Amino acid sequence: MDSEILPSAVLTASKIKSHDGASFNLSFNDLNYSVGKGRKTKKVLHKISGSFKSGQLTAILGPSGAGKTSLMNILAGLKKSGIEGQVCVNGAQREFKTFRKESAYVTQKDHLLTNLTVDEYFIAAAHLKLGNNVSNKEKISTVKNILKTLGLTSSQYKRVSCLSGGERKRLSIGLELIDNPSLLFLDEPTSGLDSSSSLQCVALLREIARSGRTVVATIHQPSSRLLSHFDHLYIVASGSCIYQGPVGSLVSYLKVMDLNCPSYHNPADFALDVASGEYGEVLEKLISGIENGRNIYHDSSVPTSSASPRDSQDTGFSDDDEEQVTMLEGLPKKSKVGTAHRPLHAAPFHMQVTVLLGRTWKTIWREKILSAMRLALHVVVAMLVGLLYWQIGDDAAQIFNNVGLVFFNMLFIMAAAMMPTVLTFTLDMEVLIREHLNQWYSLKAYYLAKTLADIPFQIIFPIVYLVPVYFMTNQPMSLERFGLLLVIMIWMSLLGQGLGLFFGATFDIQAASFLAATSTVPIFLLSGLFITFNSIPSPLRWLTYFSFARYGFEGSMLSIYAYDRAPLACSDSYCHFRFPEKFLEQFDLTQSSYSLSIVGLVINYVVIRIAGYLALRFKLRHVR
Ligand SMILES: Nc1ncnc2c1ncn2[C@@H]1O[C@H](COP(=O)(O)OP(=O)(O)OP(=O)(O)O)[C@@H](O)[C@H]1O
Repeated sequence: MDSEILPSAVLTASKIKSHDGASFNLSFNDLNYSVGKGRKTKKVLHKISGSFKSGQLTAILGPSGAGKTSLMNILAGLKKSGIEGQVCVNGAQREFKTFRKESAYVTQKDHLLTNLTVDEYFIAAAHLKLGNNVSNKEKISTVKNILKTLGLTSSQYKRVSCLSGGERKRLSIGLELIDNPSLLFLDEPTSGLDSSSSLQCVALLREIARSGRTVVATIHQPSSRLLSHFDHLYIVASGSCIYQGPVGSLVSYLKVMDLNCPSYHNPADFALDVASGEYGEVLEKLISGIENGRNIYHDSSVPTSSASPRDSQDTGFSDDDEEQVTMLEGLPKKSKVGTAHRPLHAAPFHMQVTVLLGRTWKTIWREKILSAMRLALHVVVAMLVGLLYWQIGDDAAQIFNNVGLVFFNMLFIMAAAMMPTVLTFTLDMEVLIREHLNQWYSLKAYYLAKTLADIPFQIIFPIVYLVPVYFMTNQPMSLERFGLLLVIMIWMSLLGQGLGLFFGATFDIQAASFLAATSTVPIFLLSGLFITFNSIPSPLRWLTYFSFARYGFEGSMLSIYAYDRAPLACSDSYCHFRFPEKFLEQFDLTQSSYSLSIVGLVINYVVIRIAGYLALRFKLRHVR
């Protein structure tokens, strides 16, 4: 048999066509990877080695749980702990920061903002990923080229929600091509796609590889036609490598190992069956045959598909694909500035915030149903409350009902701001993870943009609610008092949104909704309505300083009843609390100060915002 097993290093060092002079040949030696601690430690990868060349499309194949994703995440630099062994670029130890700047990761699920159009997405990504060093004209031309290359020109004005699965996948890939990464990692790029879209996607990846990039994808049960588009195949079984080499040499290698792939059988399926142990205890033999990835098998009687970047292997694709190849030349060129000296994020901080703010506003504006529902909710509840508490505000006989109203206002405004944020942030979180991992922007810029984008809504909704309620319930007709109460409502709304973001960032959607709804109840218990400050046992009084509801309640009560308000009318024969000052005494509020209430609310807001930021930072680190 005319075949040979080459040490990985030989091929790593071999001459390959570079893209803009910067090719990244990736190799890894004796990689061990363990998860868990102590007795629960599980070894996922066992001294595995391998070599992936630039200019080639590599498939990592293996049964479920074999360690494909773990291996790819380690190679992509997303996992850093529990790893032993070496990952090298062009034969030298990988320099982490440079590597991250040069690589892009396309996640399995296409988490995208569905309300943006394709071109809006690309333009925002171009601003974020190319920064100020590239002119707007160049950015537009880059985007046009990528759109054309990916066959998305006809869909450029479509919203992401209207794209097919294949188009979404191409969009996800295209967005990462904007800053011209040298390495592209894809987690199961064909999952969820039909066979034709899968073929198109893999053909595109191959052409991307041909333009001088290192492209590595994990793949699940590929058809033989799909597999033929890959140049290099790396098969993992139980955390070890059982085959590495050209796709076409797989059958020959298995034959050498006394495993005959039946005629007309998909070699990938056969290899997966072997890897799953369906052909007996052959894994040890296969692992040592390929030296756990140290070697690359090559049957020289089988032509390789990677001989030339333009080789015309029969891919079963139409002439359109040939055009794809040509258009790939239009992909952005590398910046003359060395990668090592480039900042992690191409765009300056203010530009990141501006672009993210614009993008967030667009998506909120287009969430017409959610925005309309939120508006309608405030109007409907305001009308209901106005009718229920009709004209009671100046009646001392109804004064306790009016306090109930003051309390309800706070509760409603806070919950109405919190719950939509809890629910919508789960999707936002996935988008954030994907984009942040690919260094589109810093977390600080994202968080600031997110905070700023919501502020108009946290002002408008309290106004929409409070104006009718205030007049219908006949609160004191003073613009000053109305203003003071409105400011408290706005702060409650901002706090609600901050809490929603904290819970959404920290927990999954079920836990976040449950905890958001229940954990705020004790905070309201300490508001001062259910138990006054002086009645709380002294060792527990400090708890009220952490209750923003206390500051909200105090501020609201002072807005309505303090500052020498005239005695109230009395619709009964006797009203005990005609004098507002006396009523404030009942709630231990005579010594309270409106300004201190605002300070308390602001401090709570800042603490919650910082907690939300830290929770997000922790989560992003945890994802890696
Ligand atoms: N963080 C973790 N904690 C516990 N176990 C883990 C962790 N990460 C990976 N594993 C385990 O390591 C093994 C390999 O996981 P990995 O996701 O890499 O497999 P895979 O080949 O990509 O599987 P699939 O094709 O099903 O996605 C699995 O048994 C998995 O349960």
